[in-house]
Amino acid sequence: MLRSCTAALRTLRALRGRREGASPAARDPVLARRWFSTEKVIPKDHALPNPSWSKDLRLLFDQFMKKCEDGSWERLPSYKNSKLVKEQLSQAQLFTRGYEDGLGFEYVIFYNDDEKRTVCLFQGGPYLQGVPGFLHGGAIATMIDAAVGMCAAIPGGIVMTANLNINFKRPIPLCSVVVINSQLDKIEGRKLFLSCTVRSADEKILYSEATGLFIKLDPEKSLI
Ligand SMILES: CCCCCCCC/C=C\CCCCCCCC(=O)SCCNC(=O)CCNC(=O)[C@H](O)C(C)(C)COP(=O)(O)OP(=O)(O)OC[C@H]1O[C@@H](n2cnc3c(N)ncnc32)[C@H](O)[C@@H]1OP(=O)(O)O
Repeated sequence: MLRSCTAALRTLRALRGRREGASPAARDPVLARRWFSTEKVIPKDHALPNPSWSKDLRLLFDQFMKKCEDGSWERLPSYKNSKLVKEQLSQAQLFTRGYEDGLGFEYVIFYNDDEKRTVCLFQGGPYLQGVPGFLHGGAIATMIDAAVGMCAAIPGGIVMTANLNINFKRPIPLCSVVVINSQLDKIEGRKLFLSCTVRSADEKILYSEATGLFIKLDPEKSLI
């Protein structure tokens, strides 16, 4: 845990150092190639291990990758930009993927279609602090929303959160690994009812419980 926090803070210091001086593209040859080249850029899948991942997160990731071998579970890839956004919004980024590796939300979601449930492995970094040493409740809510939302979006298509009810039972230590188990309980027309638990990696501590209502968007209705 301490090591992953240290790695994240090292990234932070490196970024601070780079902030002064030349433009981002001038400082970063990879970025420059993307900006000035016409070649197709393959987006980075963020739901894969990076050096900021702790041993606990890697261990759980490997366990779930094993479960994927017989096809019962599938790892869901995750990108910063949604393919759904229009060209003029291409700078828009998914909230949970807007941080450098290790500083914010590090997570991967696995989906089991037979059981209509997801498991999200989540490590919250130093930028998500609330009470010193612990995750901010809003960051926990964000991660629950994203994990439960994904569990709704796979069967439901384009959904939005209408209601999210969370009981925060124990504080989550910063940079620790938690497991968010979400399941689809019921579908009524356009309404999808889901529930989830947030537990420690060893499953001994129940940190939070939540229920959510997601609504499948009506193509006939405007959002605004
Ligand atoms: C974002 C675009 C989607 C991209 C998807 C990409 C693919 C997947 C990728 C990634 C997966 C997920 C990762 C992201 C997860 C994060 C999701 C968010 O953060 S969403 C932002 C926060 N939420 C809002 O801002 C909603 C604001 N609310 C609304 O816009 C509307 O209220 C909406 C769309 C939710 C429903 O509006 P209506 O007009 O379509 O539907 P009506 O007729 O009002 O309700 C339908 C039924 O639901 C009940 N209902 C609606 N809201 C309710 C509520 N709060 N409590 C109880 N029932 C409610 C109603 O009573 C009605 O029930 P009866 O059919 O009559 O039985």
